[in-house]
Amino acid sequence: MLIGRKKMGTYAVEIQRLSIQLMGAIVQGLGLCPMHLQEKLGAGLQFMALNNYPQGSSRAGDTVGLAPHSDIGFITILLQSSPGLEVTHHDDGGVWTPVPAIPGALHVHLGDHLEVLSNGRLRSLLHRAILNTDEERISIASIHGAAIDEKVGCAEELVDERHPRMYRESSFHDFLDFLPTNVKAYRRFVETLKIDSA
Ligand SMILES: O=C(O)CCC(=O)C(=O)O
Ligand SMILES: [Fe+2]
Repeated sequence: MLIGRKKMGTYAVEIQRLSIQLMGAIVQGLGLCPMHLQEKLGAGLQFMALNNYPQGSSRAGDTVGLAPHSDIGFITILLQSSPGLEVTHHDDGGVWTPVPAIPGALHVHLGDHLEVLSNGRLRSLLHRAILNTDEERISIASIHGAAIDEKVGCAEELVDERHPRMYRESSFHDFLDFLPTNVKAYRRFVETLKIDSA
């Protein structure tokens, strides 16, 4: 499948617009002032991954195309050409749930920096991609976060005596520095930011 450069550009702009709307609603839902993210997201980073997976063999069972991980950033908006994306909840013992591929539907999940910003009220989502045994598969993941060197910490409004600060602040750059150290036993980046895990 060929995606024209112009179409991709339009898609990127529209998805960025959508991410700001969604983040506005999320920030409001957390009881934070909408201005809170205006500066962070307005001048923020949009990172797009265009993933192309080969067709999987039906004899091999579930072949992992992209290993389990959570995304950095606040939210990820993802479009998939066919089924393959799977998610797991933190407390269900590693059971993977497939995300249906509904034509034209966008899948949205939360990233590590939203978990930090919300001081743990929201959790980032562990997900992976399985090879589709019927066809080659394409997904476009658009990750929306703060600028590369901008430190993201817990929102002050969400820190009090009953809710002590749970995470150290970090930037996207810090995440990139962490990546090469996270090869053998995978940990969500956000786990390494927990103040009591230092
Ligand atoms: O291919 C998928 O469905 C997942 C892609 C993904 O998780 C990513 O690019 O971060
Ligand atoms: Fe991802």
